[in-house]
Amino acid sequence: MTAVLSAERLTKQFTKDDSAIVALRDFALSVEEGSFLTVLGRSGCGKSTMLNLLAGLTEPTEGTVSHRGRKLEGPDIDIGYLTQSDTLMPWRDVRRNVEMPLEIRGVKARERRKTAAGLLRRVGLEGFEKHYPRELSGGMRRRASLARMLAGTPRTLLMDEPFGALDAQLRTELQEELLRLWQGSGQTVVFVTHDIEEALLLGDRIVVLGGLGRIVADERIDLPRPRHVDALRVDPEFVRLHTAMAAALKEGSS
Ligand SMILES: Nc1ncnc2c1ncn2[C@@H]1O[C@H](COP(=O)(O)OP(=O)(O)OP(=O)(O)O)[C@@H](O)[C@H]1O
Repeated sequence: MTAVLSAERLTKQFTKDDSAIVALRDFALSVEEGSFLTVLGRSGCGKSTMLNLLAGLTEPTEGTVSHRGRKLEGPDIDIGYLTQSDTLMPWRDVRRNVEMPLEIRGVKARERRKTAAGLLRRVGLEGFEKHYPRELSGGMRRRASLARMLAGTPRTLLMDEPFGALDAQLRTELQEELLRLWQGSGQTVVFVTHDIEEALLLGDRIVVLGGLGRIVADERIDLPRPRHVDALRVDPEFVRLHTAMAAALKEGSS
């Protein structure tokens, strides 16, 4: 296995009103190149803290993160991060937000426009190119952020509950679109979710976090692709994994 992203002995401690809050303790993870890893965990177990560290956005109190064999010292253009909070630039319209990573890479205007138009179509935002973020719904802003992250074609994608706020139909469409874009791309994905079904539908490995980022389950998902929810729900392997992950989540929170 070639690990593209790895965390060793990661601890993150915050200080609030003179008291220490440990969000993650002695966390270790190794993510295989080209794989789709889903991370499941209850609210507050340290998932966003973990992603912030893997993205190089925050510094660990102890331990190291390595990306493509190099110690991560800060944000890296090869790591795309879709955070839970809205990071679209309010003064740029949707198209220019999506074009931003291409601008940073020095891509010519015509090429940028073409790539942005294609991605906006894929996330269902065709016709909204000239809208500003304040003129979009929360779900639309989420999709614009997704298109912007994909525009940069980062080799590693970190996603923090990207589809949580979307309606069920849109969620299914975007899950399928994400898989289409990922398959054959060679990109590595770390996808955080609360939803067991979503984790099993998307990933080829699932990790369940308990309190302080303790790994309580780590399993391969060997379900054939393409996966369809209706067929999966009656698949014995899916049912087994679903039951095991639900038990792991319960164990992790006790
Ligand atoms: N900047 C901060 N300062 C103080 N405490 C923090 C900070 N960021 C996170 N924490 C604490 O660390 C713990 C883990 O938070 P984190 O956001 O990583 O959880 P999470 O699993 O992503 O939760 P959710 O699923 O609700 O987003 C929580 O107890 C939280 O209060």
